[in-house]
Amino acid sequence: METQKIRIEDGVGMVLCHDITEILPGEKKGRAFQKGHKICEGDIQKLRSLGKNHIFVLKIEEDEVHEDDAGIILGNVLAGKNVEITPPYESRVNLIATADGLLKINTKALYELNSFDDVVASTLSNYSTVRKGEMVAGTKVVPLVIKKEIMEQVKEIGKGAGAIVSVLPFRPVKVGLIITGTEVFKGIIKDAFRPVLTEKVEALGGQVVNVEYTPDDEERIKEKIKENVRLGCDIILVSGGMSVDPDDVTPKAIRSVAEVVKYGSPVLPGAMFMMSYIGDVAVIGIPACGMYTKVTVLDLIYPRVAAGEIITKKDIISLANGGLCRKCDPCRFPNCSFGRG
Ligand SMILES: Nc1nc2c(c(=O)[nH]1)N[C@H]1C(S)=C(S)[C@@H](COP(=O)(O)OP(=O)(O)OC[C@H]3O[C@@H](n4cnc5c(N)ncnc54)[C@H](O)[C@@H]3O)O[C@H]1N2
Ligand code: MOO
Repeated sequence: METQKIRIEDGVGMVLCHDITEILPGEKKGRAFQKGHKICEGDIQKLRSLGKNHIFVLKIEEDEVHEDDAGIILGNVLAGKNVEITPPYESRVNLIATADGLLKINTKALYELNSFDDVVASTLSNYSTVRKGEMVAGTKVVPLVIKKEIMEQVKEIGKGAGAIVSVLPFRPVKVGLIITGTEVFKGIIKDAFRPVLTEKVEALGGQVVNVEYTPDDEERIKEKIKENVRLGCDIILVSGGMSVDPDDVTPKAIRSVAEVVKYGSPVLPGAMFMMSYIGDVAVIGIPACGMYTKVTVLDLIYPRVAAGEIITKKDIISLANGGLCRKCDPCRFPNCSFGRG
């Protein structure tokens, strides 16, 4: 990169290394050309009208890339499914979701890109729920020009990683609810779980197709889980009876028919949560906090299941960092640190 003073007519294709100000007395004083601007044929007349005969430019060498071109390369490397890029401004390119869904970040590749001194790529938290039109990531380079070789390495990382920033649309899942609790079953208390769970399912485009009530009876809970599988449910949510009282038989019932990924989650609230599968049907045991607390571990895991992710034990363990709810009043989730480790 070399700085030169040149005549403006020789400047086409070169990069301004200072702002050029336009002053119209009584009307405006502002920037007509910005530092970093690549001069095109059409700019020459305007520069003349501003009284410029010479300008300082950066000559882009053969082995260098202009910041805006580098921004576009970065944007394309980062953008995966359901993500589009904006035009560059001062090399900054934004990634915009083109669908509602779950933001999926290849964090390993993201950190690799950021390990180049002159490269910046930043995203919303992995597994955030995002809306169509929302900015999910931004990227830029630090200098006005950057070595081609670095951008080649950036492209290589992209090739190896596949998608780095993607949005997985929520599936139109069929959900079965099993509300356990003898006191609820007998009508001694009114069910408060069904409306809460139905709202969470419908908010992400799913549908509650079956609701069953059972007493705290292992055998009956087990039968209802199997029935929901037969009905073709993608997800079965089983509420209540998840703790340590003698009547809390839900974990045993789930364990008798499903493959348990993890009982107990490092999320507060949500400690007594259970994640399990019968084939590819997710069977999720939800402790009573899922009903009386605005957000719990369910709000971190359910969107991922709805987007088609298979939850592993490692996924649950990883929730520990950020798994503690601050219990703000009013609740600010998802605009807080809960689940954003
Ligand atoms: N000794 C211990 N006790 C508790 C522990 C513990 O570790 N040691 N953990 C606590 C945590 S954390 C949670 S969360 C709850 C888990 O509760 P359960 O899932 O076992 O819930 P239940 O015992 O069935 O019910 C608790 C409470 O909520 C009412 N309930 C349940 N379902 C409904 C419904 N569908 N509609 C309305 N109300 C419902 C139920 O009647 C009870 O009053 O355990 C802590 N205890
Ligand atoms: O599971 Mo309780 O599951 O932390 O409030």
